[in-house]
Amino acid sequence: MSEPVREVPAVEVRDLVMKYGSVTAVNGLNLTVEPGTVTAILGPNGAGKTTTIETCEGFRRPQSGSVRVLGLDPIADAHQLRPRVGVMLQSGGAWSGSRAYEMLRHIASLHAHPLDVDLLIERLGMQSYGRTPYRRLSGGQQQRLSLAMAIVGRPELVFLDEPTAGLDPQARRSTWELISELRSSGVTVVLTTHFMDEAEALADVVHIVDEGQVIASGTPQELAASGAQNTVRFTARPGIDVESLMLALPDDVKVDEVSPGSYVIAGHVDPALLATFTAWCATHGVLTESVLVERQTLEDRFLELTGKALR
Ligand SMILES: Nc1ncnc2c1ncn2[C@@H]1O[C@H](COP(=O)(O)OP(=O)(O)OP(=O)(O)O)[C@@H](O)[C@H]1O
Repeated sequence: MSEPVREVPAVEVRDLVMKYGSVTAVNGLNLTVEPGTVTAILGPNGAGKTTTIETCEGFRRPQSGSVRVLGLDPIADAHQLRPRVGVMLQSGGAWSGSRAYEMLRHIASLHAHPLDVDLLIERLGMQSYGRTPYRRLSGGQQQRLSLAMAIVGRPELVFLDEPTAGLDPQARRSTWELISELRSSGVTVVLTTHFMDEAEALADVVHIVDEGQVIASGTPQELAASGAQNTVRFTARPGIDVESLMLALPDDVKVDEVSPGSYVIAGHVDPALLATFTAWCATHGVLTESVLVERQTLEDRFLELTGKALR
């Protein structure tokens, strides 16, 4: 019997090390991006996200380790990769005197099957500044143009470095929609972001990067669920028998009276646990005044793993 053909990963980074003088920016980083997915690289400032992405884009040569993009070497095979990969840099990327329509038409002309420039400009709400020189655009407008430049060639894979940094909420939302559309049309998207909600809303897979390494990977839900336990906070009369309640609940669940009449149940919280809890209350004549189930978010997990806030 023949082996099933394994699809070439869109991006494969192995043991990447990158230094700037004595600063180690990337410290043995491993990352695989499956084709057709949206992958978010999430990390605090200085974690090594941009350096990693720039190495994948072929702007930096790996000092140690290896990088493959669509199965190719980003530097040696740059010529082959250029028409297949779109790149949105964190800043700039356009000539200061050029205008959005000009830039996009120029890039489109270099590709075999580009997107329709007028439609793209309209889709990104860029009509009002499509003929303004790049240097006179606001930061957010430049950002939109960079995104348009990354995708106008209809790439198989796009790298977006902080695609919504500095955008107003409406522009951010329409960028999200565009990224979802790219994914629906089969484009692989690799983005870096500081925004937890962005990773949660868009990404199939999130890699949390800290100090130059991937320290956790998974779907946003898996990452949130893999961390500290969830809690149920409730209030009731002070001094209820927490030992008895704990005996009724699964072994790994803890119950504390954190202040008189205020209780916390910590553990794996699921509907069965809540049912057992309320049944115990009924049997013991305990009337709860408020019950609040707190689920851990990706943000909680991130803080727990890195000890850092994102900004
Ligand atoms: N050109 C450079 N010269 C010297 N050090 C650099 C250079 N670029 C980045 N660094 C350092 O390398 C480390 C990683 O930087 P990098 O920009 O890759 O991180 P990042 O995760 O993208 O950060 P941010 O979220 O702030 O953009 C940081 O300590 C940074 O100061």
